[in-house]
Amino acid sequence: MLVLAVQALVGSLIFWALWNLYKSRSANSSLNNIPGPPPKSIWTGSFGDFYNIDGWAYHDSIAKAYGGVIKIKSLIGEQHIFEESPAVIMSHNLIFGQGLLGTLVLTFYDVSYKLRDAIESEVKNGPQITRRSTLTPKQLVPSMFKLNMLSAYVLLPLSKVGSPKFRRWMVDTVPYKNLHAVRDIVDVIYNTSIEIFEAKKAALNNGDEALAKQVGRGKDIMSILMRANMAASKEDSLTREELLGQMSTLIFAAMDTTSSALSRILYLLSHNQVVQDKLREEITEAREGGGDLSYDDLVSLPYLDAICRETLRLHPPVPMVNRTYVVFFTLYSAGRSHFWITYVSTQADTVLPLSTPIRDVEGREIWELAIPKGTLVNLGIMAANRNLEIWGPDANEWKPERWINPLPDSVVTAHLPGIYSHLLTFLAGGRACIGFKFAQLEMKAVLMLLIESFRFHPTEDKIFWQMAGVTTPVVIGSRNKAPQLPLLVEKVVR
Ligand code: HEM
Repeated sequence: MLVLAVQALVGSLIFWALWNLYKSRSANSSLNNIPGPPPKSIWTGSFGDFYNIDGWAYHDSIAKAYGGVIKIKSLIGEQHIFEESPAVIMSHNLIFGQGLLGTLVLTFYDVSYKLRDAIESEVKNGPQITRRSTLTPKQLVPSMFKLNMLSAYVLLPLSKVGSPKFRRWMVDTVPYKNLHAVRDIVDVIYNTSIEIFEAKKAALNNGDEALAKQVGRGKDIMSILMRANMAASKEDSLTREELLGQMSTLIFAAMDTTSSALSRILYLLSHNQVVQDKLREEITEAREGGGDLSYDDLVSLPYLDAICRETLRLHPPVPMVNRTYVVFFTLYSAGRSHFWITYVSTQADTVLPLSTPIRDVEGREIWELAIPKGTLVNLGIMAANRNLEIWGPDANEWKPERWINPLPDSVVTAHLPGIYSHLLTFLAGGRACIGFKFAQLEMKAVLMLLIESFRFHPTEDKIFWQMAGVTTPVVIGSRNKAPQLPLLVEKVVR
């Protein structure tokens, strides 16, 4: 009897606390007047639809129905803002300048030749289906995406508990598959960073000749960073752990994103043989004289460029991001601090100017959006890239040709603040992607060699693209749930 009474009391207290949280989140907010889809549930709002690996149609429908700024009801009455027309423009410095890229292209060729030769040996006796994991995104971002809710509501407070060793023990002990998947991938990234770091350090200590034999020939970003670090004064230099942190960040930011973009391009080319032929023709003609194309010649192949731009427009590998204020916290340490999770919300009441006015639920025009402290702001990269008013009625179609012809005035005058091609694919502002030139060059070098040598066809597998932080392909109905993109590869005979 007593047990029942205690259970009833605890249950009522929890309900009361949640109800009060719900009421405080819903009451008197400047966001109440912002239009948005009706929540499916009082407790979970539209969370399940919004953060869904199959959220494509939902995102498309809310963008069509509510336009540029949308209020999303989330967990326990929480209100998010989903923006597809960011208004803030900030300065941005590129770290991968033209000079460095000119040298990096040689590294990309080295690696692309290895990939080409490996595929060539697989298809020398006839067409073969390839499922190379080198081209398909890895699992880190999809696994982290599945942790999103847990990270914000449960892991955040736990991250402050005990020593790093204790937290690692906790992560190992909790019987949660997705958490372990993230742990394992982070371990791989961290261990890879150590391997690269030690190899570079040894080469730097052994002089130029040893360095020249390394991947990147001593001109890669890590060698440059480490050399600058050795020359810096003690107080300005980074510690070993900080350098390893930089490496892990670069591997994390560069890997899934670029392979997602490359996978998507190969997928689209396999379904569009006419486009694939035209691209092959352009590449073959450019390579007629033999030898590798210089950086300048490679980046100015117009059709290759148009295909990359159009794919990055219509299918940005990162379809949306959370912005404004980020709290980083360490969940556990492999070494020191290499597994962080971000929780994002506005730090103070903010007024956001809008590039295009919206109408509130009463039909009044709004030019400025008052966002209360603590609001989670999602930026709809894909929705902005597909805006019908900017890109025209065919905005949702894949048309590389649109980049060959002059862009319409509506694109140029939209003044979207993106750092790349009037698009938000690599975001805008001070925290935009630092590797966007690097990514494009890598994609172009790989595509040039692969399309020149092979013809890609779709297989009978049905591909589903997961909307998971970074978009990843999986095979519908396959027992293998890992990202994969099977393609039928045939050697091009000249
Ligand atoms: C097609 C490939 C890529 C896409 C679509 C992409 C997209 C993005 C986006 C949307 C962000 C902003 C994320 C956020 O703030 O939440 C970002 C940040 C970043 N990206 Fe990329 N990225 C790509 C490739 C790369 C590559 C190749 C590198 C490194 C070589 C890189 C390094 C970074 C870094 C370091 C940041 C964090 C910048 C900061 O917060 O200051 N990215 N990227």
